[in-house]
Amino acid sequence: MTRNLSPAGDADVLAGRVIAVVPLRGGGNGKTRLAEDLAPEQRTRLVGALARHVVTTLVGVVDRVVVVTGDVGYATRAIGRPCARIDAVEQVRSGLNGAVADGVEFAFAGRAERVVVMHADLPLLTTDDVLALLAPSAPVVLAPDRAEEGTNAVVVHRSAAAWRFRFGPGSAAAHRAEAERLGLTPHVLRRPGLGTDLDTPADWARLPDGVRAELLRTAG
Ligand SMILES: Nc1nc2c(ncn2[C@@H]2O[C@H](COP(=O)(O)OP(=O)(O)OP(=O)(O)O)[C@@H](O)[C@H]2O)c(=O)[nH]1
Ligand SMILES: C=C(OP(=O)(O)O)C(=O)O
Repeated sequence: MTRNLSPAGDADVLAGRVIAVVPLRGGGNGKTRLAEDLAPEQRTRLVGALARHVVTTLVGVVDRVVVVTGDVGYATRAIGRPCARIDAVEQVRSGLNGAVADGVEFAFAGRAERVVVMHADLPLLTTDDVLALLAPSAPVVLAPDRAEEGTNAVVVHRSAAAWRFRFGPGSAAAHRAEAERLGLTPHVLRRPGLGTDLDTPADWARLPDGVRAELLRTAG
C-alpha cells in the first residue's frame, strides 16, 4: 500500500518538507453514526483499520505523519509503528479543530513547508491521491467530500499560516470562505479516494464490495 518516492517526476511534488497531520478521536468514541450497524468494539477496530490505512498511505509520500489524538495509547495500538516517521501526540486544545490546530502548529514549528491535514476515515485513499494533493502550487488545496459539504483534506503552505481550520458541518463552504478572508484562491481537488469518507450507513453501503468485506473482516 505504501511506496517510496524515487521516480524523478515525483520530486517536484515534494519540494520542501511536507508534514501530514491526522486527527484521530479515541476509538471508543468515533464513528457514532455507525452505532446501529456495528457494536462498540467493532467500531473501535474499524476506526483503527481506517486510520492505519490513511497513515501508512501518507507516510509513503510525505516526510512525517503526526497523529493528534486525545488517546495516544489507542492510536499507538491501532496504527502500530510501521515506520519511525509516524508519531502520535496528545492534543492540548479540545475537539477536532483544536487537535488540528495543535498538529499544524507543531508541523510549522518543525519547519514544514507545507502541512497536509487529512481525516483518518478515507477507505479508498491511494498514494496517487496524496501525490495529486501535493501537486498544485496554490497556497491552499481543498479536497471536499463527495457531497461537497465537508472537507476531507486540506494542504496549507507556510505562507498561509494565518489559515484557520473550520472543520465541522458545512466545512467545504466554511473553508472556501476562510480562503476568501485571507485573499487566497484555493485549488479544489475532487477525487474518489479523497472524497469518500466513511461516516454513515449510506457511506458504508456505497463502498466497493471488496473494500467493505475487507473492513468487515478487520472489524471482526
Ligand atoms: N483528535 C481528535 N480527532 C477528532 C475529533 N473529532 C473527530 N476527530 C477526527 O476527525 C476526523 C473526522 O471525524 P468525523 O467523521 O467528524 O467524526 P467521527 O468520530 O469519525 O464520526 P462520528 O462519531 O460519526 O461523528 C476523523 O479522523 C476523526 O477521528 C476530536 O475531538 N479530536
Ligand atoms: C468534520 C468533518 O467531517 P465529517 O463530514 O466526516 O463529519 C468535515 O468535513 O469538516
